[in-house]
Amino acid sequence: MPDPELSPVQSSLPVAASHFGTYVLADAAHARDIKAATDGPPPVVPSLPVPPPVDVPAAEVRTPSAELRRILRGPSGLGTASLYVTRREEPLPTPLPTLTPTAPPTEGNPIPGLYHHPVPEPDPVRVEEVSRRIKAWALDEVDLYPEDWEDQFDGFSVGRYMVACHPDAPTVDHLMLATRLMVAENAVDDCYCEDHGGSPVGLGQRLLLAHTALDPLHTTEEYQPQWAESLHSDAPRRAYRSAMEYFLQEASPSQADRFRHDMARLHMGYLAEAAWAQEDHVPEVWEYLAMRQFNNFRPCPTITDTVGGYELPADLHAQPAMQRVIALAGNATTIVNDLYSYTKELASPGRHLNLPVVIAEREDLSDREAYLKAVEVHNDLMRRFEAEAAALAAACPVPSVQRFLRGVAAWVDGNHYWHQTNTYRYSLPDFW
Ligand SMILES: CC(C)=CCC/C(C)=C(\C)COP(=O)(O)OP(=O)(O)O
Ligand SMILES: [Mg+2]
Repeated sequence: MPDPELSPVQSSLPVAASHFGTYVLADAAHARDIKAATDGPPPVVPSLPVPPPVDVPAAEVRTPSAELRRILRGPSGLGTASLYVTRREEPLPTPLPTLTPTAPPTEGNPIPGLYHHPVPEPDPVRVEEVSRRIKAWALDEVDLYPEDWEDQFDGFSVGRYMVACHPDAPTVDHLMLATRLMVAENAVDDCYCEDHGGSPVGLGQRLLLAHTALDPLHTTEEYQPQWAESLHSDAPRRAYRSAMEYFLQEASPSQADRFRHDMARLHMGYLAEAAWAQEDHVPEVWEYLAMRQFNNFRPCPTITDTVGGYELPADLHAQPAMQRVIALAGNATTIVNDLYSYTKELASPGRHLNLPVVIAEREDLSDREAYLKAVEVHNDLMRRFEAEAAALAAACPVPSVQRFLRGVAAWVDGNHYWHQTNTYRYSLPDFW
């Protein structure tokens, strides 16, 4: 059994979850096949310390339903044995290597009082290679940005982001799947919704047509070519189309469909945000949180299995307990963005909604009080995420479930790391 004391701390799912997760991540590390050119120190594999106390009411920690137990057993009865042949191989336990991060620490301070887990510095060899490849893709394959946006592209540090969020990716090719999608998603947000020519006006049609780069149009011979041509007509669509094409080479049909569903959720969230912006309307806090559950990082952690080179089966992904864990994780990661991007958004033209701004307005609090309350909302979401993930991990000892939960937790931690250290993009308010 691997010794959790020996490996770097990254997250804190409680012990039941951690042991299963440690086994399967160790297997991934063992099985990885990194090309010689990108070989460096092995990827950092999260281990798990003893968890902090969790204050979620016991009634909210769910137990597996009869339906979940049925799915875990799998199909049974005459003639079903052959069904198992098509299952993807599940990760098996092997010893966990001891890893030593070699990159120098980066700058940036965490928000005081924000509940988070520090991560080891992402492998600098991988960061460099992903950064090199993503720039080549952006420039040579999808013609993503004009020359004068180069500083912003570099300042986004997407290579560091994705290496931090996917410590169990077996190869740089796998990391590139996530990196291209992350860049494409941000291109759509910047160019359609926000500060690079975006506007709420006409957003619905732009998003819908871009969505067909992920979820293709099936139409008649007459109209098909015009649609195919449209996918090359602007940078967001070129980026979505190409990133999805790569993703489909690795993802199973149900992983691809999961991703499309999450992207449809995201686009719906953009539309609600745009509708409020158009009317300069400040929603109730709960309404804002509902919008932000859709305008959310969710499509990023939910590809953790594809990026890790394994599959969480669709019927386990669809379980209500798993859906709740995913939603809580997505919400915590997205409120992290609201907190770290607060000063950037205050400085942008017009009123940009984020959780502190909405709390201040709707609950008649000072900017500082509202910000500190938003930190508490984040912390509550994080603790709920961890409690529910731990309960699910304990209830569902299936390697792919354990590994997926660990992958989501690693994404949450890596996302915090990136926001904290991206001082090109974000700075903290002076509230302490
Ligand atoms: C990568 C991805 C799926 C992003 C979707 C939604 C999104 C852009 C965020 C959750 C980030 O929020 P925001 O638009 O506020 O980003 P910045 O604060 O401008 O970094
Ligand atoms: Mg923001």
